[in-house]
Amino acid sequence: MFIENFKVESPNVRYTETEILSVYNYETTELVHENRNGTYQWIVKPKSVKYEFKTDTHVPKLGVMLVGWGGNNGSTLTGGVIANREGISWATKDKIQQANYFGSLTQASTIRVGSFQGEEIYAPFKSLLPMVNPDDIVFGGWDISNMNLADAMGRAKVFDIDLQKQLRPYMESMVPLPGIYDPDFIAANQEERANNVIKGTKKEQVLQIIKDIKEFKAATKVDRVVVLWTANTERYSNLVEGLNDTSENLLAALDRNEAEISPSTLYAIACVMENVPFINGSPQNTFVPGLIDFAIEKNSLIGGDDFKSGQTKMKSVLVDFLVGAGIKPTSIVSYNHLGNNDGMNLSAPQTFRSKEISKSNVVDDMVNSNAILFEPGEHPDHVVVIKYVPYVGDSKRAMDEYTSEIFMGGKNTIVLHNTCEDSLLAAPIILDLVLLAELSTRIQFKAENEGKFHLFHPVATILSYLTKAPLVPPGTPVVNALSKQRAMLENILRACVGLAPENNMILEYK
Ligand SMILES: NC(=O)c1ccc[n+]([C@@H]2O[C@H](COP(=O)([O-])OP(=O)(O)OC[C@H]3O[C@@H](n4cnc5c(N)ncnc54)[C@H](O)[C@@H]3O)[C@@H](O)[C@H]2O)c1
Ligand SMILES: O=P([O-])([O-])O[C@@H]1[C@@H](O)[C@H](O)[C@@H](O)[C@H](O)[C@@H]1O
Repeated sequence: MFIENFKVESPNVRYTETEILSVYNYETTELVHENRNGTYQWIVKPKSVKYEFKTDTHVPKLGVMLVGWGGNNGSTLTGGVIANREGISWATKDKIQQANYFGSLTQASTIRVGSFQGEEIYAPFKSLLPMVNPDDIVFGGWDISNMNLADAMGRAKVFDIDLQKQLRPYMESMVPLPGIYDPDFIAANQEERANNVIKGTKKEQVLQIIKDIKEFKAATKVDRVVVLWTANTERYSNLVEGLNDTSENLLAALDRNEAEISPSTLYAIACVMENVPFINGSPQNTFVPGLIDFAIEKNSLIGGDDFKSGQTKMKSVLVDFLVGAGIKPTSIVSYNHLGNNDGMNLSAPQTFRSKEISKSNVVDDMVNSNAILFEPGEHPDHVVVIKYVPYVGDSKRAMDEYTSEIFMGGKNTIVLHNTCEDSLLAAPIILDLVLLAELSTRIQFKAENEGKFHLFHPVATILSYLTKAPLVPPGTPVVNALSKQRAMLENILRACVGLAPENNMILEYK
């Protein structure tokens, strides 16, 4: 059964006019490796740590500034939100289609809240805590192409024509602000669209981005702004000691107009200076060590990298299933072709390399979790291929082959074919990223041994379900298994309203 919302009644939860306060016993373990009677033993000690959560329930008017606003993802998300807000429906060759937010975890998935009279009860994921209604988001942003959003939507060729016709009046007045363009970081084939760029030194470009954010906030009267990069994939920045290894060196390098500071890092510097959350939806290493250092110093949220939207999302499910079932993946070949501008930009070796890295590392945590299957350092063969085929446009065709070893030397080969409009997968992911990033800035918590409440660590691992290569604080484990990432996110939000983690035991019926 489905319920629209619920309220928790517990001695551990208090709702005030402005906050939800909860007390939560975090059940974890402590391990020791001790010499017991001459033999070293691993001892696992269950441990309970009392936490207190405090969530500000005032939902702000949210402004989202997209870097790459005029791209396929940016125009698709903007149009999709307008269509939902205005209740637009349109004719397709099959039926009259209603706008929806399918593919968004926060808007279209549910959580189990318990059983009632023998029936499982589910509620919307977004009913856990007060979140921004995506219909209310005010969009803005930058693009190195000056095309207005209505024409950009036409260029993207993602939406049905009847929908595009209805959206055009809302979008033709939306024109991206000039962006920071550096041809050294993206494919040369992008040059022809770069007619809307910020001139000047890198420092002057950063100051312009800061000015843009301030002016957007004043003009739209939003309470909060989140900036998200959905611009082209850049090549990796070289990590240079003395240039981008610390925040001090990075800012000094900025003053020196150092060439090796990428546009994405410049936008990120501007956001950290303004204490505006910055999320990287692409695979490049925007967050060089100096930028991470700077964000931590300023306690300014950064998150990424690379939306986990299709082929990789499937991989983080399938490999988790195989390894979790004691089956040994030995060869993973992921091929896809697509014909949108993203694909054209990725046809350059240096930008493809950024994507190859993020699409390849996604199995590491699962492989490393099972030493019964894998020897130390042993990994499946893993190949990623991306080809640019203009004719197919945004309709990415992904083909995967997974070969595994099974019982008694047997072999199993799974082949997948996945065709989808890449932007229709990515747009709801972008929505969840900005909604959850905003929500996370309204949550404070403290453990029993901490004196005062604090925010989450500025490196937002809470967003990892939505990214191929989750950015984590130094020394923190990277989790890619999709089920674990979703459970982590749901259970943290459940803790904020004093609900135990969903453990799926359903002992009542055992
Ligand atoms: N399923 C998906 O679509 C998906 C999944 C994961 C990651 N991504 C990443 O998202 C990004 C966007 O994908 P897309 O399909 O919208 O690509 P796109 O090429 O259609 O859009 C990118 C936009 O960014 C603009 N741009 C490039 N450099 C810029 C800069 N420095 N400043 C401002 N604007 C700039 C371009 O003009 C373009 O309009 C890509 O990096 C892609 O790899 C996409
Ligand atoms: O998210 P996913 O489907 O694994 O990966 C996708 C790639 O297959 C595609 O080639 C690329 O253009 C997209 O940006 C996205 O990264």
